[in-house]
Amino acid sequence: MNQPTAPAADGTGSHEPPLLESRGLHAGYGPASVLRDVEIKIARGQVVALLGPNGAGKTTTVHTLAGEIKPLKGEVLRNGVRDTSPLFRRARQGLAYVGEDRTVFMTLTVAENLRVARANTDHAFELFPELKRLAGRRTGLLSGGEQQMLALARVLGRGPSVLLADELSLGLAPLVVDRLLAAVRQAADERELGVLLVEQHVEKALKYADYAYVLRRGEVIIEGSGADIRGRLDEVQDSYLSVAD
Ligand SMILES: Nc1ncnc2c1ncn2[C@@H]1O[C@H](COP(=O)(O)OP(=O)(O)OP(=O)(O)O)[C@@H](O)[C@H]1O
Repeated sequence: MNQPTAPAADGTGSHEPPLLESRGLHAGYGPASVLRDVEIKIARGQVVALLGPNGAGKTTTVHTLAGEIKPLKGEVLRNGVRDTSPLFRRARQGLAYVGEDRTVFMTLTVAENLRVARANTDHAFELFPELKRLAGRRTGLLSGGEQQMLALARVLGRGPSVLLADELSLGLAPLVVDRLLAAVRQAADERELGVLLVEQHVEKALKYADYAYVLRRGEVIIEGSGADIRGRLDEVQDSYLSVAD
């Protein structure tokens, strides 16, 4: 569907720089790099899937884009400008992260959880109407899926410009996975959120993504529009096999 640059709002064909981008990125946990020359772009209103087998470097990519890991080589750019700031500063400037760990306070109610996160409750309930009827319920009594919806609602309710979502659907039922991904898609379409989606559910991720990258051993080996990659599923599945070769 979309290339990873946003079309100009005025439709003149000019382009704005991506919200978040890596260029020639090498990064890892010591002197040896896990990532090799990773180039990823996330544009306004775009859902970008980051796929690949275990150990391919997806989380390392997310942490480097978030500012938690410093690049060994290459750079991360926000809105076309090189960014070397740490995560807390990027977070203040609209970068949001959500992972499998479901950051919610179990003893607080749903509404209290949204309030302490300084999330806009109306906006959060717009994306997740099912949470509205649970507003007064203690979070510890919610299902795992509802807790993850709340974790995502806390983050999206703050109106970030970019969301890095690392396996937010891990261990959840297929219907819940669809629900979470649909909400992310809705935020991208209605709020111009740019999203990087690390997902183990390849076909589901491709259903919601505009663009996708497949990482293998720290390198992008396949990329293309969601529709393009959906048509190359065999190739993607092969990349998940024989990683140890
Ligand atoms: N804290 C760390 N210290 C050293 N090596 C690490 C660390 N975290 C990850 N690695 C290594 O970096 C490589 C990439 O890991 P990463 O977690 O980025 O992959 P991934 O694609 O997210 O995998 P998964 O799908 O299993 O979460 C792996 O070889 C992993 O063992």
